Amino acid sequence: MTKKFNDTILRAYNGEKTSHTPAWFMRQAGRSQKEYREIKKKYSLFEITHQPELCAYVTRLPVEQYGIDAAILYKDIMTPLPAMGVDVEIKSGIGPVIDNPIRTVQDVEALGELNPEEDIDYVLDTIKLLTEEQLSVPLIGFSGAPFTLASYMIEGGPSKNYAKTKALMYSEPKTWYTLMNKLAEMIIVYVRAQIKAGVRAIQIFDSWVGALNVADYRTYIKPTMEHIFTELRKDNVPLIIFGIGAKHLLLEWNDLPVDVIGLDWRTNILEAREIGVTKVLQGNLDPAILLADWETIESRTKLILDEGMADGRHVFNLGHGVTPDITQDTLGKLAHLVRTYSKR
Ligand SMILES: Cc1c2[nH]c(c1CCC(=O)O)Cc1[nH]c(c(CCC(=O)O)c1C)Cc1[nH]c(c(CCC(=O)O)c1C)Cc1[nH]c(c(C)c1CCC(=O)O)C2
Repeated sequence: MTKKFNDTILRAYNGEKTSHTPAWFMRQAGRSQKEYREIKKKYSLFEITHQPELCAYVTRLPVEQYGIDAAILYKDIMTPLPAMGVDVEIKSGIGPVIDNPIRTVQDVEALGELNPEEDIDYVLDTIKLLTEEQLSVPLIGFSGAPFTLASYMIEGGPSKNYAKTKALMYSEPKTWYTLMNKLAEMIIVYVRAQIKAGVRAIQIFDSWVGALNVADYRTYIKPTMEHIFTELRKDNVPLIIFGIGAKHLLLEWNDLPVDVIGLDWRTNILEAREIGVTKVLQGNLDPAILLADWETIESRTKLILDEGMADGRHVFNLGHGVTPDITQDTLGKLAHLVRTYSKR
């Protein structure tokens, strides 16, 4: 490694004071980058992730281009599912599509286990390449959470209302809990393997769990999340939870043994504090603002940084992923603004 290792984000995740507000952007590696679009002309997402050198390049690129404080491993929340027997394909502009969705208790029982060293050795090789040789910032690993993964596995693809998922949950609770437990065990093994290979923080994406009300979250989801995070806590890396439209669940998340809560753009930082959230916060510029004029981007970003600095425990991010129409120029300027404006 040539450059000095920048561990600012790890210190911020641990609640320590830092010399600037560290930043990364969800979906920073992807179609907003012209280099990535070129690679995508030849290879699918799964084909890229199966080639550690190429996958490491895609992961590294936004860090080098924008000067941000963390890399997030390029892969998808669907990556571990084929090993469990799920036939998943990622269709451009649609998202994950699954040919054999779960319909019955037998389908749940037939799900296999993940053996990381065999099934996703290419992911572990990419992590080692990045963390042992290439990166001078921490690499963030991740997994989808049980509800969000189950929603794809049951619906067979993206969904607006999660009707089939909820139907299974409400009408066949035993099957539901079997599915949650199987996914929880997979996630624990999967995340541990990523940590062992070298990632320094973990984000658990429960993107769609905001579709549940608080009572159902407590009944059908929270015990599984408690189990996952209690186990992962033993591995001593910062744990982040994130979801969309989940303001009503923030206090439930705050109860979990996590270090950081990721906010989408609907809830601002001081509001989250007023509700009673005590964890380090990550977020939360609406990615759509990055399509507006620079003055708007600048003023909205400063507002978020001011709130974060007033509170003291904040990592800058977007409120959801970078969309393909956001330019690399804008992301570079945003990273520079965050770093210079938050310098203390
Ligand atoms: C729900 C979810 C998925 N995947 C993910 C989530 C949770 C985060 C969220 O709420 O968005 C997580 C994810 N997916 C991807 C990453 C890589 C790391 C990063 O840069 O953030 C991460 C962290 C790569 C990807 N995953 C996907 C792409 C686009 C693939 C392409 O380039 O065509 C990337 C870069 C595909 C994907 N995969 C998924 C969707 C909804 C899509 C988008 C479909 C589309 O817009 O084409 C499922």
